[in-house]
Amino acid sequence: MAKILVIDDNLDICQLLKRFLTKKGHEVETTLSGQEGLDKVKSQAFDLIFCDFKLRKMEGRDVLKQVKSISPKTKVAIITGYADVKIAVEVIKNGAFDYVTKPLIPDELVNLIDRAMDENASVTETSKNKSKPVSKKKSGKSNSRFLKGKGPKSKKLYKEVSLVAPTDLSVIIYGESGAGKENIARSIHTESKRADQPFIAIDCGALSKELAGSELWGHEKGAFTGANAAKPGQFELADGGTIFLDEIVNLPYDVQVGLLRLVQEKKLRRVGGTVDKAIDVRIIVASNEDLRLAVKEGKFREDLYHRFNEFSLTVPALRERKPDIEDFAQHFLKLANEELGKEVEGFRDKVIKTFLEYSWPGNLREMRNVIRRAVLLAEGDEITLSSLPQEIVFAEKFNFDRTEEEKAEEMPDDLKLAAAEAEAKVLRKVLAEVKYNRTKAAKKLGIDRKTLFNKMKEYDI
Ligand SMILES: Nc1ncnc2c1ncn2[C@@H]1O[C@H](COP(=O)(O)OP(=O)(O)OP(=O)(O)O)[C@@H](O)[C@H]1O
Repeated sequence: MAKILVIDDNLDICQLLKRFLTKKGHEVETTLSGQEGLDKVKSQAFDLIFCDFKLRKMEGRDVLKQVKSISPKTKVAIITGYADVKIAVEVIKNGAFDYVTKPLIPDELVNLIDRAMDENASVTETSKNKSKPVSKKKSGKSNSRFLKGKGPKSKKLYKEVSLVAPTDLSVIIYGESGAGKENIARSIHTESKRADQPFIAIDCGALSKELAGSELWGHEKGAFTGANAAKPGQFELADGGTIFLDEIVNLPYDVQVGLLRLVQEKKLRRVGGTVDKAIDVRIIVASNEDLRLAVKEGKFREDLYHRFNEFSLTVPALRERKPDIEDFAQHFLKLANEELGKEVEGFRDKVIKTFLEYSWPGNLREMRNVIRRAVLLAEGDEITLSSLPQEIVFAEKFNFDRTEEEKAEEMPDDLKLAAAEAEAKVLRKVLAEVKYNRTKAAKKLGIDRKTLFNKMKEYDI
């Protein structure tokens, strides 16, 4: 059972979620306002918060930020509209556990809660098992959830991983949000001689300035108000193993000073402590911006940058791994079938073509979510374009990066083909506007339902 808070200024959504989640055995509180939600987080411990991105007085991104500083362990899932994928990517970068798109799908919510609770349990497990080696079997199983890819960029990436893994070098992993940086850090750990020791991942964006020191170095009893007992920090828990610091640029500047000391002297002192403790931890950091620029802009310490920059690698964006896109899609389809107990067999050709053309700003995470959702919505054996989000199907409309010349180059020379593409585009647009209600779409398009049906079949919509 999870303790869940729903923050949404739409009373219907609050009531609906409360009824549904309570029936599923969870303890649920709801509130219409971001501020009231934050007050609740200060007084109660929630496992998970569902928060609408577009609240009237306070945006979901601000609620997220504050929740992360009040209660870093509470997971936040942002509720967005379909076209808000860029926002979804941004909130994930800022520490959201995941996002769900409207209209909300019950199975998707249940699945998200299960994943959040699993993750909470496994974090506690990793910390608790500090003295016990992480079982090899466990690493093997989790690896089957990951695919390496066969394309040249993927091969280069894994070659770099196997080169650096056996060494004790610090590594900077660059890459866009959701590209798989944490997974690469884990691979480096599992291929290293530290594989039997803990791997601890920390999202630096989720650490508040006040709590970061105690979270990382631990504290002694009475170190500050509320420190009722001594507590080891994440570095102590990772002793002998690897620590992964995600979004390192977000680490508060004064915590960077403590980190430099730890890296130089291999010692740490708990907050409020009087003795130093020797620590042996390999550090892997990740960033989706160039750390040299962050140094120039004064956001990141230069000495720390040089310490970490013993080796760096870049996880390519999904759009740069075109030869692997179909394999990743099949892989996520298999995982989604397993998770949701479905038996969707494959994708219509046009779906793969659309995947190849789409820019995937949220990378592998976005693809995993898109396919999970499509599997949930699929009525037949195959995933069709109609179960994909609009921003993917209408990639062109949502693609603000391509120039007019680039778009013109892709225009067909054949007149019939051009007319067909234009027709398909209008059909998709109108269908999306009426949420795929065929009667309404036919009326809007000025054709009868049968013609619409035939055209949808013709264009694989
Ligand atoms: N090699 C892979 N094979 C299959 N799925 C993957 C792989 N790498 C990552 N994923 C999926 O993509 C999701 C995001 O991966 P990960 O957390 O490693 O990305 P990230 O770059 O660290 O993200 P962020 O920038 O948000 O921290 C994972 O939850 C996982 O489901």
